[in-house]
Amino acid sequence: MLTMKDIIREGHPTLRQVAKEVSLPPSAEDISILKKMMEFLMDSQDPEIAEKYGLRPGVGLAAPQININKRMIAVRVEDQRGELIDIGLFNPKMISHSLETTFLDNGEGCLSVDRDVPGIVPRYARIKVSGTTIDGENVTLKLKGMPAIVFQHEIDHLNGIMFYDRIEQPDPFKQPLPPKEVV
Ligand SMILES: O=CN(O)C[C@@H](CC1CCCC1)C(=O)N1NCCC[C@H]1C(=O)Nc1ccccn1
Ligand code: NI
Repeated sequence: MLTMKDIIREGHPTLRQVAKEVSLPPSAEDISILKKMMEFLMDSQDPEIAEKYGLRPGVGLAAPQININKRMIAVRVEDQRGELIDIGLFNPKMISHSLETTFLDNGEGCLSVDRDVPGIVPRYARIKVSGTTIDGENVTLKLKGMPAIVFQHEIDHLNGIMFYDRIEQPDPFKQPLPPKEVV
């Protein structure tokens, strides 16, 4: 099973690289890696297992965080209806997004960042993401709310972007402007 020692931390060069496309259909090895990433999220969200193995609870994980420079992400998070989104994707791609932006009131953290970095991290409020599932199925997901934020955080990792790169300086709490009303 993956544990925190498998997760690289800021300063490791892999976190700043652009990850490579996974060749499809996915190899048995790539499928195994993505399954382990999904299992990590499940384990990290189980209080007993997380406690036993010292896991920080995660709702998303990108392959570069376990030092694998491939375009693979895992997400396990509830949407606003309380529905669990539990998915692994090869080659996820944001194919469209709203003008409207949103952000987590308490800011964002990262399993690869062992410090608090306060500030507003602007994200698109609604996005469409395409990708290939573990079963080799091509899917397109329409996302909003927390799932949309998590997918954007993970896809950023595939492009070497950390959440704090998006915090406005010098005013970390400057509210992003609302899009101009289309008249
Ligand atoms: O790239 C992936 N990562 O770095 C793991 C991150 C991904 C999330 C950070 C913000 C959006 C995606 C992660 O899950 N965390 N970051 C560190 C603190 C714990 C945890 C977290 O935010 N948990 C959470 C948040 C809301 C509701 C429930 N749980
Ligand atoms: Ni992260």
